Parts: sequence; C-alpha cells; structure tokens
Amino acid sequence: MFRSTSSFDKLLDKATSNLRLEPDWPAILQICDLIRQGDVQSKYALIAIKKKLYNANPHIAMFGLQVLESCVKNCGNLIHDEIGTKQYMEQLRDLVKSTSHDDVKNKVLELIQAWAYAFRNSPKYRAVQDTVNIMKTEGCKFPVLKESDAMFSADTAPEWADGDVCHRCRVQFGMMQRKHHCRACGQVFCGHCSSKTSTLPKFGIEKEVRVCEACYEILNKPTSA
Ligand SMILES: O=P(O)(O)O[C@@H]1[C@H](O)[C@H](OP(=O)(O)O)[C@@H](O)[C@H](O)[C@H]1O
Ligand SMILES: [Zn+2]
Ligand SMILES: [Zn+2]
Repeated sequence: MFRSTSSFDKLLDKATSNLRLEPDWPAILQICDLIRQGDVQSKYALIAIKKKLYNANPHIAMFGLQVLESCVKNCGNLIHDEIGTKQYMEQLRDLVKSTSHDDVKNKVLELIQAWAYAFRNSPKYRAVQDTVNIMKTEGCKFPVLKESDAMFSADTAPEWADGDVCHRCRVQFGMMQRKHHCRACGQVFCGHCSSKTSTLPKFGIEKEVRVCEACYEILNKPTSA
C-alpha cells in the first residue's frame, strides 16, 4: 500500500507540475488506474488532490482540477461517493469564494454543474445539485453546461455484495470459511469458488485480481477464431 501511495504522490506531482503547458494525460490516466485498482484509497487521493487545488500557483490548481475531473469521469463510485457529499461540496464552495484566480473559480463551477447533471438521477449525490442551487442564490454565474462534460465511463468495477453464504456453493462463512470477493461481478464467494485471478481491462484493472469461477470462464473463454 505504501509503495502505491508514494507512486501516486509522484504521479500527482508530475501531473500538476507548474512547468507543464499541457495536461500530462499518461500521468493522469495512471492516477485513475491506481484508484480503480484499489492501489490507493480514494479518500487519500482526494485529500492529496485538494492540496493542489488550494495551491497559490494557478497553473498547479488548474492541473489539480484536471486530475479531479478525470478521476470523477473514470473511477466511478469509488470517487463519486467521496465528492458527492455535502462536506466535499462545501470545500469546493469555499474554494470558489477564496480563490483569486478566475479560471480556477470558473473551472470549479463548470465541474460542479457537470456533476450535478451527471448525478441528476442519483439521490445519493443530491448534495451536488443542492450546492449548485445554493451557489446560484449566492450569485455565482455558472458557465453554459456542455453535456459532453457530464459523460462518465460506465465501465467501473461493481460494488461488492455482502452475504453469509458463498454465492456459488452456498457454504456458510465463518472462522474457518473466509469471505472473498470477485472483482468482476462483485459477488461474495468462498475461497474454493474464487481461487482464480484475471486482469479486468474493461475496468482498467491491468493486474491479476481475484475472480469467481463463472467470471473466470467468461473472461478466459477462447475467442471464436
Ligand atoms: O480475510 P478476511 O479478514 O475475512 O477479510 C476478507 C478479505 O479482505 C477479502 O479480500 P479478498 O477478496 O481479496 O480475499 C474480502 O473480499 C472480504 O470482504 C473480507 O471479509
Ligand atoms: Zn463456494
Ligand atoms: Zn464473478
């Protein structure tokens, strides 16, 4: 875990370097991969990104917002569960009030508005739309919404189900029969029914992770020649 957070920190510094003129997309996408693969906790990542947003250098703050935007677009509910909260939205509201850089302010408004649109059918992230409404009453001028800004990659690993028995063989979990999760379907299995591993490129997971028998068969069935 420590090695991954240090590589995350290095990638974030690289992606937000004030020496850059253009976003460092390879570094940004590697950051998203680390989060999606669970190599770095989304909470840790967002705290590190927030420090960049408050950097006095507007270039660093803008690149930080670019990283944040990509994480929201590519890391699914791992990130949405964190940024879709009243607490995180308060932090962005404060940033809009405190920054002296108009491009930082406008980028934050653009992002909050795009997320509110993307989450318009998700009551779980109600705080985002509430924040847009509050900021509008406070006189914030939001840019014209570009629906393309609110398109998120749908393919993110499923949330993990819970259960007292194996989803495949129904054996009861206990001290001697530990739970495990398949990263492809998110279901809970015994060790015997989830003993195999596979990469999950469709979820941006390039390393071998635990999968159940059924998902292993699907992921590794020979493609018809
Ligand atoms: O070993 P435990 O202390 O029971 O903890 C379990 C392991 O962390 C499993 O990880 P794994 O799927 O990578 O095995 C996880 O899927 C289960 O939800 C946890 O309960
Ligand atoms: Zn089983
Ligand atoms: Zn599975």
